Amino acid sequence: MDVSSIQNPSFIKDLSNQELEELSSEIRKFLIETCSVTGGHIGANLGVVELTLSLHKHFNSPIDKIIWDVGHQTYIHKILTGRGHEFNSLRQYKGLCGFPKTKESEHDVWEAGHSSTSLSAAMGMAKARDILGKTNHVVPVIGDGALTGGMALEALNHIGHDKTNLTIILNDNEMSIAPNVGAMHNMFGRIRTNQNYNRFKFDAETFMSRLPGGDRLRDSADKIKDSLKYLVVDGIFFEELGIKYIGPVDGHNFKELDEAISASKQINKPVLIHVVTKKGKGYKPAEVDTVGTWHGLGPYKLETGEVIKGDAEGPAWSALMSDQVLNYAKQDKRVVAITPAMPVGSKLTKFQQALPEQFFDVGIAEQHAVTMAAGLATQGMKPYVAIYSTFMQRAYDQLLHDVDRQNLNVLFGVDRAGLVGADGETHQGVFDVGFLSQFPNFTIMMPKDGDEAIAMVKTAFETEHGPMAIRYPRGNAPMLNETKKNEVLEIGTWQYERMGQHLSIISYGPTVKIITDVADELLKEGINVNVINARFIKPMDFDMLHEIGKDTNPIITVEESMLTGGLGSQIATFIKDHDYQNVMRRIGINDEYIEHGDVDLLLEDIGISKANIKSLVKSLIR
Ligand SMILES: Cc1ncc(C[n+]2csc(CCOP(=O)(O)OP(=O)(O)O)c2C)c(N)n1
Ligand SMILES: CC(=O)[C@@H](O)[C@H](O)COP(=O)(O)O
Ligand SMILES: [Mg+2]
Repeated sequence: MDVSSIQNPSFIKDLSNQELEELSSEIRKFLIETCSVTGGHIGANLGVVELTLSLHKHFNSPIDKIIWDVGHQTYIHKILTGRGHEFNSLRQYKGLCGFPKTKESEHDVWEAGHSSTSLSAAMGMAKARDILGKTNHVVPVIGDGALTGGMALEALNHIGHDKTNLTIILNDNEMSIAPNVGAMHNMFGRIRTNQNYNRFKFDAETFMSRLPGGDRLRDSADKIKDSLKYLVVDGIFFEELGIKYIGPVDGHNFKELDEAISASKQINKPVLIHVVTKKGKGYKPAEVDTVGTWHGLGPYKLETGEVIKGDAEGPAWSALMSDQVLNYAKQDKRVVAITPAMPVGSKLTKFQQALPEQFFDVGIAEQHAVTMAAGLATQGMKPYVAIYSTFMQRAYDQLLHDVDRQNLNVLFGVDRAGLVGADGETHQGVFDVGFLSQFPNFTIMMPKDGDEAIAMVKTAFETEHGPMAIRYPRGNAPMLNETKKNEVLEIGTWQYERMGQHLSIISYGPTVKIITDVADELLKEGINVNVINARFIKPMDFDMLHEIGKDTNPIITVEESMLTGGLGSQIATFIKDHDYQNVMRRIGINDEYIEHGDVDLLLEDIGISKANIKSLVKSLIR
């Protein structure tokens, strides 16, 4: 079967389990091939082929609502709902999104990208169903990693109490991106190894549910089951919360999935089906990955699974930052590193191995990570929280209420700052400048290159300056050798990269290099501009701002961030507040979300291109 020609999932309902197995193989082959060219979250998808087919067999999407947590594992769902023919554009500019998108299909009933939202969304949809007198099923599919997120636990607490009819699918592959962590993860391990008890429990429930007038028998079975669970397993969390537990079920076995889903449909209460799957199933390099490389990656060689490396020079920004912090941690045990489930992306595995006592992977728990860091700081520790800009959004109040308000010495490595590319809208790191700038005590920096990043880490560890954020982008750090790595930077000072007299262009981070290139090209045409590296986004360099305010020449600001609340807006406010007369133009992201695609193309769309900046300069000085 040509899986890219599938129009909708209705045909699955008539397939035998053997036919479903054949279809699974074809889908896997298709995914492994297409993702070898486009890249993507291949590991997670290979693990849910049978599960996705079973869900579409037993439920009537989109009337029944299948809600995918995170949404990175929806490739099979996309194929079954008529999008297979678009897979060569997966995660590319103007192509198919790597996450659910309501505008792509009516079957994508919930958009995500950030984790642990599915249960709350499901509760909302189920309540709407009940209030409106509808009868559809609501089926959130949540991974064992996503279940470590606070939101998911808040929702479970509500669902169990409210007894709302939901079919929760727990996809337990023992992996978050890296191996999963936490006490719940350990509990699932115990449940998995107590297969006999669970098999008995599942069979008994299915059996009882099929008996006519079996209420009394069911009650007795519940009692036997309840006493057994304390004998065999040390407490079944979900049942105690009021959520019926079915499992564990082999998530690659259609018969077991059939039985479990059918049984769940007999129960008019919240049910959780614990499905055990293998991440990367069916592709050897992904199956044997114990690190998390195959969770999501770029193109790879199909035959060997060898990852195709880009031609970028310099160390990965994340590695450069984590290694610097590790150097300090080796000399000072007060330096500790915290990651909310991103040791792989934030390149902290070296730190984890070198100093396990000073390293904390707290699971997908950004709020906890930030407040835990605040707690550490109150005791004189020097916590470093490596956190993606986009996921930092989850911890807005903790940053404000716990860290900033108490002016605590916590260093944040704000990873993936700026546009991230293929992950798109849900993951662009473009809001942190706006919200962190509002916090009175925060210092926000962004290095233009790797050397400046090293000096910034030094500045953070060698000054006691309250909360600090060093932003750095996805990708590799150029080492321009223009900053002394041993320098402690003076807080709130900017630097002239080029001196001119016609106009000032102010930027921060690697965008500074684009501006200096523009300035060099303009110089050949006799146009002489200031280029200012605003390496401290906050506090700004007020002396320099007065200088350029007084010279009255036009000012252009360029930033890979939202314009609202961005540096440009703050400079404009400063100029206005001081009655300076400079004409100002701001380049950055207007009031919109930026979709997925190649970063250079996206930058061009928002006006961060040499050509656009050059023509703006010319239009302002002529
Ligand atoms: C709030 C938030 N923090 C971190 C992430 C990054 N992230 C994406 S998928 C993932 C692991 C999810 O594990 P799990 O739910 O078990 O899904 P699996 O990939 O194992 O199928 C993480 C940490 C995220 N998407 N959202
Ligand atoms: C789905 C998700 O949130 C992560 O898997 C994310 O895609 C990781 O991004 P990086 O590839 O930038 O680490
Ligand atoms: Mg998982």
